[in-house]
This record gives sequence, structure tokens and C-alpha cells, in this order.
Amino acid sequence: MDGMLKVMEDFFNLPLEEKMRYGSDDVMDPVRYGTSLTTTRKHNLHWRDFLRHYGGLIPHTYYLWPDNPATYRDVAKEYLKEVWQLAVIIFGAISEGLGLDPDYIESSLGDEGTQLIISNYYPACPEPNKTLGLAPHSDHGGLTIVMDNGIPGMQIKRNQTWYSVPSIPGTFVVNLGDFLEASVLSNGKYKSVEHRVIVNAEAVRISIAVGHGPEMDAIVQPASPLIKEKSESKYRPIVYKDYIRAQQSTIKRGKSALDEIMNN
Ligand SMILES: O=C(O)CCC(=O)C(=O)O
Ligand SMILES: [Fe+2]
Repeated sequence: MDGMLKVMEDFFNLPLEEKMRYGSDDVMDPVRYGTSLTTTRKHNLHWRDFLRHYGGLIPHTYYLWPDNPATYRDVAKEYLKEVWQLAVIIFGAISEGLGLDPDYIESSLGDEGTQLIISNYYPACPEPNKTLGLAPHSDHGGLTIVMDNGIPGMQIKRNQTWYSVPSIPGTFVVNLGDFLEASVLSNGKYKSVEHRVIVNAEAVRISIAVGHGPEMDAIVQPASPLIKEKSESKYRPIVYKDYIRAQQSTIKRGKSALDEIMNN
């Protein structure tokens, strides 16, 4: 955990021109750096920088990942491999909890599944009450495994109230995403969690969120043996990649992308 945080911190501390080698506005780019802190746009949505790229069992995009800091690729590759193994254990427990084979969800991800790492850098903010690090959203994948640098900031919404998630050294926060809510066996039994990030005046916060979802061409829909009639399905089928595009490329907030594929 510490090694990964260290390379991430070193990356974010690089000069802007260096980070901008990965700058992109295309949500489907395999490696993407973005900042809303030196934006040319008028609106300033988030008080953060981010770096995101794909991982996966076979990281096809490995040679596109940052090569500065020099150890980044190797540290990230090892970290993503271990986090994937953890996700598989949790998917297994959820499957069993629903009375199905332990590898039920894992096999529904397809041959490779999609793993996406999003590293977030939230600078200290002189007026923290006027902005957010990250606006309310739910993640599009199945499970997101998050660690941070010991500075709290994540909040989750339950019954219209925001609750702060404590930062506990050496632990991960695991969030359920839309794929798990809308897909396979769950059909809404497991809810994706709406969350956001607040900023603070004193300290820089870094978080590393790794999402685990199905392969890009998978069709997200309840396909459970538990659903006998199509009419029992609470969600309309959608190709995972199209869902990501819809969810990322607009200024959607909260769980509105998921609401759009819900029946009634
Ligand atoms: O910074 C965090 O704690 C959460 C980040 C997050 O929700 C995301 O990257 O999707
Ligand atoms: Fe998130």
C-alpha cells in the first residue's frame, strides 16, 4: 500500500507539463490525466487532479502508463494484481451470500473483466465549503477498492444524509458500483453506494480507487437464474462500455446514469 501511495504522490508532484503528457478529455482514452485546478474552462467542477488508466489480468496498456517516476509501472502492476485478487475474494463472498457458486460473479465479468485505477489528488483548499473534491456519484463497475493517505474526505449517502467515512491506516474502503446493482444476479438487491469527496483547508488528500467490472462489451442486465420473467428485471440492458461513456461524459450527478436504465 505504501509503495503505491509513494509513486502516486511523486507523480502528482511532477511539473504540470510532465503530467500533461497524459492530459486528455476523451473518457475512453486508456491513460488519462486531468486537472480542474488549472483549467481553461469556466466551470470548476472538482477540486482535484486525477490520473486514470486500465489495469487488468493482462495489462495491455502497460507501456502507455507513466514512466515517471521510474518505478511507477512496476509498482502499479503489482498493486493492481493484488487488488484484483482481493476483489475476486469479495465477489466470491457476495455470490455465496446470494446462494450461488462462489465464482458466479467472477465468471460473469467475461474472459478478462475491466480493472480501472483512478488516483485522485485533492490539494488543501482555502475555502473548503465552497467546492467539492468530487461531486456525488456512484461508480460504474462492480467493486471499487479505495485507499487513501490517512486524510479523511469520502462521504457516503444513506437516507438523504451524508456520512463521513473515517480513514483507518492499513485498511481499504470497498464501494459497490452500478454493475453489481443492475447486473447478473443482484437485480437491485445490492445497491451501489452514492459517494462524494469533501476537501479541507489543511492537508493534501490522495486516494487510489481501483474499480473492477465486466469486460467492455459485456451486456449489463439482470440475467439471474433468480429472474424468471423479463418483466421482473428492474433494469434495461446496456453494453458496459456505452454505460461508462454515458456516465462519464456528461455532468451527471448522483445515481442519475443508473436511473436512466431503470424500468419505471
Ligand atoms: O477519493 C475518494 O475517497 C473516492 C474517489 C472516488 O470516489 C472515485 O475516484 O471514484
Ligand atoms: Fe467513486
